[in-house]
Amino acid sequence: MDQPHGVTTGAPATALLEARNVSKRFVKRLDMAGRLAARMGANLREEVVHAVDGVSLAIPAGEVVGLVGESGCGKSTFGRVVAGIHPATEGQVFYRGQDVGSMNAAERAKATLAVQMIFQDPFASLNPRMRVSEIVGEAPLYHGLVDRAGYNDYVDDVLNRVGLDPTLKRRFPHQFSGGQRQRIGIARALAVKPEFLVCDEAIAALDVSIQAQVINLFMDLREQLDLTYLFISHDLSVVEHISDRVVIMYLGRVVESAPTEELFRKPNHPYAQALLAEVPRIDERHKTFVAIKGEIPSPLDPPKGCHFHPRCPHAFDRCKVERPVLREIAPGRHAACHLNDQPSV
Ligand SMILES: Nc1ncnc2c1ncn2[C@@H]1O[C@H](COP(=O)(O)OP(=O)(O)OP(=O)(O)O)[C@@H](O)[C@H]1O
Repeated sequence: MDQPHGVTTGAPATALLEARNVSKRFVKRLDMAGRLAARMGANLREEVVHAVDGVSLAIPAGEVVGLVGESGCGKSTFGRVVAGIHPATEGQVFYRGQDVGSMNAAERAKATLAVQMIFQDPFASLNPRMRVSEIVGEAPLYHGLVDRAGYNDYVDDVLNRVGLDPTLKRRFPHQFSGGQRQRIGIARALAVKPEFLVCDEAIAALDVSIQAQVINLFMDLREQLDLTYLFISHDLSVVEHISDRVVIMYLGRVVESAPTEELFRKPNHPYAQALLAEVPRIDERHKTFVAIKGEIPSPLDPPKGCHFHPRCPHAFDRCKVERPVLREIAPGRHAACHLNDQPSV
């Protein structure tokens, strides 16, 4: 396994969920025609996508961590690894201090239920042939959280909690609006009594007016059920509004992690500065990323040294060859930038 790429952001000792030096690579295998062509001498090889590269992050119970970065930087992949959907290629995920990889089957089943994921497109993630009552009640019934006798009341309770009328539970997903479908997705996740929700662009597909309602629902549920969140979003105003801490990723790596207020006031990493400085302030309701100079390099062949150096206005020789490790730059703040070692900074 690689050496850790800097300290863990957050407080591992009290973490509900901790990723330790997690990497995820996808191998793009050659199809039949590619394999044949390669055998006949064509210069074709399997390609490796470095989606997540040595991320360490500890999230204590009750915290809301916003995870941001441009498209393709590995946010969803990281979320899927911590939610147990993708296995990590390297590194470990700890749940309540226990390595999920070394848990026995019963412990792992418990940890898997405790960490649930909410997806961007509720329609795609809901089985169109199942009624809402089955979508919500199937998993708790299977896992013994409720018996047949209590099933109906259980489903009604969960639907009430997310603001859906239980009398509609015999309907199918297509009979609901987008916002209602996302509430069904949230109900399905809540039905197995999770402690941790990974929300992956969970409001991005909704109308702006509905987004506010769903964000309020997430925050109410946090209070009522003591939930902890990893909130992946492109929308910086939402992240600023709901997160206690923001983690910024660039090409598979964490470049900065800081309490929200401090980060938005004074971002440290040049990538964070570029991302936040150009946030349009006119429409405060909907800040989103604007293009940063230069192309995002390919995760198939990321640049050496600091991944951001080809786009960084401050890059110097060291940045081209040496990976900056993530280290504490102030209490509770971490950044991975060689500039922080320069005397002038
Ligand atoms: N199953 C997969 N197989 C191959 N490559 C993948 C797979 N899933 C993700 N990737 C690649 O991994 C990289 C990171 O993707 P990921 O979806 O995690 O990024 P993201 O930051 O969530 O982007 P977005 O905001 O667009 O969803 C991308 O280059 C993507 O193409």
